[in-house]
Amino acid sequence: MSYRLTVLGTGYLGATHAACMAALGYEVLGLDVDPGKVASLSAGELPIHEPGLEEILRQGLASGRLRFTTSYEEAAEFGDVHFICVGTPQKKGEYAADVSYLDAVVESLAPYLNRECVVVGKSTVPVGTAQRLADKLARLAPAGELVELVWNPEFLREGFAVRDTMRPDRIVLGVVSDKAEKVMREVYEPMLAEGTPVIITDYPTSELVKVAANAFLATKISFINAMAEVCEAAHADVKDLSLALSFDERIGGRFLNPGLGFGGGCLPKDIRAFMARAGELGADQALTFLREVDAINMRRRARMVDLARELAGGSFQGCTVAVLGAAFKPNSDDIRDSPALDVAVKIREQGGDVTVYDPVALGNARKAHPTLGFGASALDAAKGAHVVLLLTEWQEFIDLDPEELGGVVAARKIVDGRNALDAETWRASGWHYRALGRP
Ligand SMILES: NC(=O)c1ccc[n+]([C@@H]2O[C@H](COP(=O)([O-])OP(=O)(O)OC[C@H]3O[C@@H](n4cnc5c(N)ncnc54)[C@H](O)[C@@H]3O)[C@@H](O)[C@H]2O)c1
Ligand SMILES: O=c1ccn([C@@H]2O[C@H](COP(=O)(O)OP(=O)(O)O[C@H]3O[C@H](CO)[C@@H](O)[C@H](O)[C@H]3O)[C@@H](O)[C@H]2O)c(=O)[nH]1
Repeated sequence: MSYRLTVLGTGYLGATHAACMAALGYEVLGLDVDPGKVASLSAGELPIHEPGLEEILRQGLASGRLRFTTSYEEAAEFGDVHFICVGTPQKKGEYAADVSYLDAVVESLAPYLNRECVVVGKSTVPVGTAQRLADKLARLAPAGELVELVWNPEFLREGFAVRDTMRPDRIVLGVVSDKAEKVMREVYEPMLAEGTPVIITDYPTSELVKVAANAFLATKISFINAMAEVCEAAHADVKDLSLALSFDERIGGRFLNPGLGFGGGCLPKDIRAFMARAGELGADQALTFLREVDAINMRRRARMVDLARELAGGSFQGCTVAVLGAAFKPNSDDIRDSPALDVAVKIREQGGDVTVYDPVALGNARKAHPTLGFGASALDAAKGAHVVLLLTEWQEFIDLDPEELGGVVAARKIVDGRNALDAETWRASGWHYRALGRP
């Protein structure tokens, strides 16, 4: 059977999911409470930067299979399967996740659900949320038990979102009935046909898989960054150390890149929400190590500021600093909890004259931090700089010519915050090259 799908919340996750599902041949209606977002998506203009997504958005619109709306009534009438993709940000001043957007979706959608359908939660949530929302759905939906909730966490990475959605490495389904499982297996049939592993489990396990995965990834990054701290103290080289570790297949080289650490709209807030939830459940001791993971991560940002100040001669007063990178990682315009911008702001606060450049995140950065300076290109941002900081490893920064950059700066001093450059090449061009965790 071909189901009609809705995607509720069309941000980084939802816009990707909607366009990819339309690309698989489904009729899809995306819904967002932000009318500007709906207008822009309807016009084929992606409000975010995500490689390959705008093309499939446009193909979906042209095929007539993909539309966008702000109307929950229309969504309820249209959909057989409703995917919830709204945000679960960190609460202000707390570690816990704000799940109020999920409640708002259920409260807006449920009163119109008067026939059989499946509601699928994809947002990252504290364990226990799915059962609570299922109870709420049962209370509010006129169709009652004909409406079923499934929990289906999402593991896509920004920058690879289309690929990860079309070819996920696993599909996790928290279900309470065979009927809902059957519907989900049919919806994901194109992926399952390619051999994607599927894990059928209960709500709490499915919710936990997601935060456990992010906790593991964050821990791996902080592990190598803890090694970087020790390398700094011992005059050893964390890049060589990481490479040597990577050949042990039990360890592997992925997520073992030392540097400025993790940011973004997921890893930082997810480990904090996980700790908060474990605390509520009386299992806080189990996750105390995540406090250290978080602390190691934040220390990398402080260390970067210290290293930059050292190169600036001990003070940022009267010092011009070029910051290359604003996005939390390359191939994204997402600046949520961006380590690069965090460092830029701290240096500005300490009196530095900071100019930031990023290939796609400048608009977002300027909006969030109007007091920072912004350049039109890497060379423009570096004009007259006493120190250059590479904080997001965009390919165009890795490809920079040390001679050309050297021609515009006031001093050839660079800190490679992502261990992305070839130290020898830069030193050969007369640059004072420093990197986190390396001599
Ligand atoms: N961004 C990722 O790479 C990613 C990957 C996996 C999981 N997740 C999880 O997915 C969820 C969404 O993340 P995101 O990065 O897409 O967030 P986002 O902020 O980019 O998008 C959320 C969208 O929901 C909309 N919205 C808010 N309230 C709404 C409502 N009541 N009804 C309809 N729409 C509403 C917002 O306007 C926004 O467009 C989070 O729980 C996140 O942890 C994100
Ligand atoms: O070896 C590494 C790998 C990553 N990072 C940093 O870690 C952060 C997160 O990177 P990544 O995980 O690639 O980005 P996200 O798009 O936030 O994806 C994560 O968060 C998503 C939302 O939950 C999950 O779906 C993904 O599986 C999970 O990888 C970025 O700041 C990276 O610069 C490092 O410092 N070193």
